Amino acid sequence: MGFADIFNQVLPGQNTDLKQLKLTNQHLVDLANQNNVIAPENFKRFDIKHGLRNNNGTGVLVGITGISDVHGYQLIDGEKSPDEGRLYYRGIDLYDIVSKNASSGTRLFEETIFLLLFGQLPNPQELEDFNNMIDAYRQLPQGFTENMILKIPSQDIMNKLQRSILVLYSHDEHPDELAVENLILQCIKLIARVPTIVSYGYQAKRHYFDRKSLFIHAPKEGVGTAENILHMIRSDNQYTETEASTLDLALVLHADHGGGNNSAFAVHVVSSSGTDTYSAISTAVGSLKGPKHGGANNRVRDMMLDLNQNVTDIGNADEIRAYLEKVINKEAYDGSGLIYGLGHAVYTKSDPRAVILKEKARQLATEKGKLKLFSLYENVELIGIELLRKKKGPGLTICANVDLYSGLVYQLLDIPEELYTPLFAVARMAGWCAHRIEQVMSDTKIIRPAYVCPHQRQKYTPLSDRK
Ligand SMILES: CC(=O)SCCNC(=O)CCNC(=O)[C@H](O)C(C)(C)COP(=O)(O)OP(=O)(O)OC[C@H]1O[C@@H](n2cnc3c(N)ncnc32)[C@H](O)[C@@H]1OP(=O)(O)O
Ligand SMILES: O=C([O-])CC(=O)C(=O)O
Repeated sequence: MGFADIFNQVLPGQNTDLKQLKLTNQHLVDLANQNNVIAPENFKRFDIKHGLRNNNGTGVLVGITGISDVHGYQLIDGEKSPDEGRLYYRGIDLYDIVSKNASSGTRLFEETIFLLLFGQLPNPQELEDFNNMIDAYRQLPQGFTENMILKIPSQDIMNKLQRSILVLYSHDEHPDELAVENLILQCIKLIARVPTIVSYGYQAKRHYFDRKSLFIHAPKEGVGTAENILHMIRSDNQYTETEASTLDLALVLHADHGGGNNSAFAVHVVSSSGTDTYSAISTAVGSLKGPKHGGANNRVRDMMLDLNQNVTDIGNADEIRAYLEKVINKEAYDGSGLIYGLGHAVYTKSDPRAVILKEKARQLATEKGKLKLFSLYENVELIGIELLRKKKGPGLTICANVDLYSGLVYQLLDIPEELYTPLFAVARMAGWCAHRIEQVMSDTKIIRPAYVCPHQRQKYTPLSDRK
């Protein structure tokens, strides 16, 4: 079989069975295995800061940001010493933001967006003007829902969102203009429209892939992002105050996480080339979708379902331990060896968002008589941490991350699982946009680290001389 035959077999591949694909392309798979795998010892040999981490496990310092600060450990004599996690938005402790907001109703998220974008809390007039501005931009451009969302539906709403953001470039009269007034407008429009795109993307998925009735509810004026999402995703538009305030809280908790997290860093890297806002923000969506980043909230849910099928009683700690041991040994769930929802690149003893979401989940589970489900998650947290410490050594201090309990909170609010990661994106739009504006306004140096090439040089062989 020639290369063209092989290649043609790949092209129509939409429904191609992966094993079959591998068999028919074995030659290419062999070549890829032979020439594309960097031997792990090379990272040590060339003193590579693998994953941009220093030898003591801390992140390599590559930038400055005033937007938020993630505290997960202390440095004592150059060594990483575990500490309780803290997250600060523009210097304000997240614990304070979520506990001292008595008058914000279900629009604390909008207040948080203002804080992240403009560096200070809005006064009442500023907040009212800002809320009005967001309300005015929630509608999608003329024809966008029909042409972009309904005509080309996707099983995956993150994929739909990423493509939609790129298409919004064509609806902008000044897409490449980098003046700050234009960046702000682009960002506010994106922040306002993404909840609508995600909600309609969900409705389209439900209709075209799950064969359910199609509901396209126009956004509601005078209410915030959380209420709008519940209004647009529910067939009957109905939601309770508790549901709206809990979703609002979840959006606040997910709004930003410093400059080094994979998606925000992607925004900094891509923006540093001088490209447009839509390119930079859609890149971040692609990053967040990954299961080691925001996509972990969906993997947690899947893993729990898989666990459920592999134990006789989800309340039995011994069975949970046996299942998680298999997960770590790559013998169960997705074979990655990862217990999703545990571990973090910065946090050690605790992730403040997981602490808050866990309590919220416990409260909702108690109200709804679902404490057994809550206990399953708590057992996965406690037993998973114990097993990972046993495997990696007691030097590893690890905790539940934001993605362990967020999905459970959404499940208890009757929010469908297809929306877990997209809701993370709705919230993180605030942070991405703030990082985009900060990067363009303060740093003109293109980000360009170095890679070493371990291969020996070789001569070009003319085609006629190749076997
Ligand atoms: C919004 C967010 O992005 S939060 C993170 C969401 N992601 C997940 O929940 C996926 C599961 N967790 C993980 O994969 C990791 O903990 C990450 C990607 C979040 C962080 O990874 P790292 O920065 O490499 O963490 P860290 O340096 O503390 O890891 C130490 C070791 O423990 C392993 N480890 C960490 N967490 C886990 C986990 N949940 N399951 C299995 N092994 C783990 C790492 O792979 C690493 O192993 P290695 O030394 O053999 O390479
Ligand atoms: O900071 C990170 O590495 C991951 C992240 O975005 C988060 O935890 O919210």
